[in-house]
Amino acid sequence: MEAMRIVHLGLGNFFRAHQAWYTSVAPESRDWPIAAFTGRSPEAARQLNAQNGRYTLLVRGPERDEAQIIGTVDTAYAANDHQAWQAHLASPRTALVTLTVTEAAYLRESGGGLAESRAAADVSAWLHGEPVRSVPGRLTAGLAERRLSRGGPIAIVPCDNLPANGEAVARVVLDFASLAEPALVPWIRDNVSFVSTMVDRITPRTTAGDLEAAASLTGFDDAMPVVTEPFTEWVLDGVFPAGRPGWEAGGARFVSDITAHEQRKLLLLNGGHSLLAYAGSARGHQTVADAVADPDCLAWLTQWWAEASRYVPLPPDEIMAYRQALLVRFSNGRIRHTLAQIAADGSQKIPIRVVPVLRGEVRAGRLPVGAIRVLASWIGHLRGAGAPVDDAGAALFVERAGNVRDLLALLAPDLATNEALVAAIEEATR
Ligand SMILES: NC(=O)c1ccc[n+]([C@@H]2O[C@H](COP(=O)([O-])OP(=O)(O)OC[C@H]3O[C@@H](n4cnc5c(N)ncnc54)[C@H](O)[C@@H]3O)[C@@H](O)[C@H]2O)c1
Ligand SMILES: O=P(O)(O)OC[C@@H](O)[C@@H](O)[C@H](O)[C@H](O)CO
Repeated sequence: MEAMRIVHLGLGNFFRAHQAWYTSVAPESRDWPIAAFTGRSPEAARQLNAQNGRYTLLVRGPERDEAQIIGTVDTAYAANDHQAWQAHLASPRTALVTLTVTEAAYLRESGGGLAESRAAADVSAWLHGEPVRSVPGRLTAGLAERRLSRGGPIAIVPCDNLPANGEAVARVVLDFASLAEPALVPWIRDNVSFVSTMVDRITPRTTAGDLEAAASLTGFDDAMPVVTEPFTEWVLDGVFPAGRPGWEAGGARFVSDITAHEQRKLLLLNGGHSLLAYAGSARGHQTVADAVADPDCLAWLTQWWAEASRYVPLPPDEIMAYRQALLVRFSNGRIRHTLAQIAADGSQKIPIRVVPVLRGEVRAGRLPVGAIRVLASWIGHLRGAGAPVDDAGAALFVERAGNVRDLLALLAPDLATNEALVAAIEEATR
């Protein structure tokens, strides 16, 4: 097995449009081959290896597509290739691990403790000498192997839409290790750098039409092209003890405080997306571009942005410029970003995209109409309106969706006793 410099977990579209692209434009990118593991199904690994790791990135502007062939993934592996995972994590050549495994893979309290119960089952698998499957379990197993082989320090770089995602992954890995192999904990503390990142590049699912568009531009009959928007952003906070590619060449920024970047993106972009996913799909819209073309949805988005902007610690003119640019990105009708895709896993997204604004406003003595509408639209979705519920962590929320107070007691117990808020959300669900 050839040595790699980067290991990725979660071989999906976003990784291929974002981290793999940044690596492809870095100087000496050939020195940074990637071993990419799927999160679950082996299919993406099989398809990508059949193309020697090469795939088409279709950068879709409002008027035309530009095709780039990306070749930074050296080898792809199926999720259950535990042996390859362990070998790559142990190798001293491996300098960093990137992750795109969805929000659900990190959160410990996920409306019923989904991630937590998965990790608990995994601790038991570990103690019985069986292969682990959860993200914390796989990372811990790889790090244990690295310690044994004296592979040296390493960076873990989560690229999912969570605030302080470096801290989130550190927490779940250290929790897992403290139950499965306590002797590993001090080694992790001394040798693993958990980098926090803000990632941004709207990357929808690929359609059959995209396959044709890619082939007609390149002549390469690609079974798995990725479509993405021209805009891209990556902000990172943390150290890379074993080095990293020069991602700055693609515009990545390295900062010492990521909070403002995260809040700007999570509340304005992702929070705006969630509003459109629930409120827009309930009005019969299919995509983000369709929803923002609806004057009512646009007015709701503007209202949400006005409230959410209070929690973005940046100068007002910068926030306004970001909002205007977002509207242009959302209106790109050639990107078919479906509301159903964004609506998925709301139980993991609403607590980080919407609840902080709701809570801040209520504490300031206000009843925020925009944030209330996002929450009410999600409740409507749980009751059956718009996009279907696709959320493994939502069972308890669906059960309680008929009663706003009960649902709030699960989502944000501190807010459930606020009579005026409960009444306003109830009213907004009608
Ligand atoms: N698509 C975007 O526009 C975008 C932009 C910014 C960030 N992201 C982040 O990237 C994530 C993936 O998005 P995508 O568009 O690549 O989706 P995708 O469906 O193409 O890929 C998702 C990947 O995550 C893996 N995965 C899912 N749940 C997992 C779990 N519990 N454990 C391990 N692996 C798991 C899947 O197997 C797959 O490899 C998002 O959830 C989000 O956090 C996406
Ligand atoms: O990818 P998710 O599931 O976390 O959320 C859906 C969208 O809000 C998200 O993918 C955005 O498109 C993305 O964060 C843009 O950078």
